[in-house]
Amino acid sequence: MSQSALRARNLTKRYGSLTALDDLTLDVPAGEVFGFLGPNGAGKSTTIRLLLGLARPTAGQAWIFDIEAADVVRAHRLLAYVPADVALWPQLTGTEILHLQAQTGPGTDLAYRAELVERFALDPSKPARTYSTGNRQKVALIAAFATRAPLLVLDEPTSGLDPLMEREFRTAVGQARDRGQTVFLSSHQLAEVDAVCDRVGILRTGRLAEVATIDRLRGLHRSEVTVTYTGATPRLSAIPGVETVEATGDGRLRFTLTGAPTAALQALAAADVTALTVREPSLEEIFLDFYGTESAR
Ligand SMILES: Nc1ncnc2c1ncn2[C@@H]1O[C@H](COP(=O)(O)OP(=O)(O)OP(=O)(O)O)[C@@H](O)[C@H]1O
Repeated sequence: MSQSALRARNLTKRYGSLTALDDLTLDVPAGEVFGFLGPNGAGKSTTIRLLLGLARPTAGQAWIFDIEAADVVRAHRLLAYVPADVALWPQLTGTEILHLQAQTGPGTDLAYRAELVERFALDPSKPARTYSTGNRQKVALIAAFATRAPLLVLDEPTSGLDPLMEREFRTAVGQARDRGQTVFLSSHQLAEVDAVCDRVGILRTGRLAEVATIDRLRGLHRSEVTVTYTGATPRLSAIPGVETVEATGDGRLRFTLTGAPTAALQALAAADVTALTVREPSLEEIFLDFYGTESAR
């Protein structure tokens, strides 16, 4: 069994009568890029603070590799963390901050860091007080990606980045994975999670609703199939996984399909099908399926 980079057992956090995180049990194996998805207020930042030992759980426990999260000094030698709201020393320049962070962190690849400064188009000569939200985020991300920490924990890492920089971010996550680093990132951006993660956990009002690979998540949900045919109408109503069959015009019908398509394909093979399209649900639609239209809290 592979080692867990992050482990939570029955992790719970209450603020008064509000349960911000409810009984989270989760394993993120070393080397995985894990996306932690949920709308505002779902409890993502709370979870990260507990995993990093920055807040005390009401119940349960967490580990970074084999070190208890509460043992902050030892656990933090194994990780680099980028918070959702990056605060920097205002008087120091980007270069000075990167230098400081490299000295306090678990070891930095200086050549790669210089490459990241170029790729993220950061001007490191300016004092941090002049940096926009996005530039502050870039400094923190460059510092994190350039470390050789085996675990990177990134809280809403691209919220301040423009699309070009998001692309660089995705490349950097891929390179971290290639080096064997584990990445745990929280997001409410579906496209980001879709593009970079191996697995995703969906958090809803403090509870883990689902953990799955991106492919499985799509597989759990309905595809929309449109069929064009000549001759007799394909008989689909009793086929497992087929729902809401509707005729959409002369010789055309549409239905939704859940699970394996074998039975539906066999039924269609018996008809004279001239065209077939299958539309997979977007991650957005899958997400909405989980949350419905109600707000997070
Ligand atoms: N220190 C605190 N005291 C009281 N309530 C808190 C505290 N921190 C968080 N909460 C509450 O816990 C819930 C979860 O908040 P959290 O910040 O973890 O959500 P999130 O998923 O990270 O949201 P966002 O995407 O907006 O950052 C929210 O209802 C929030 O108001």
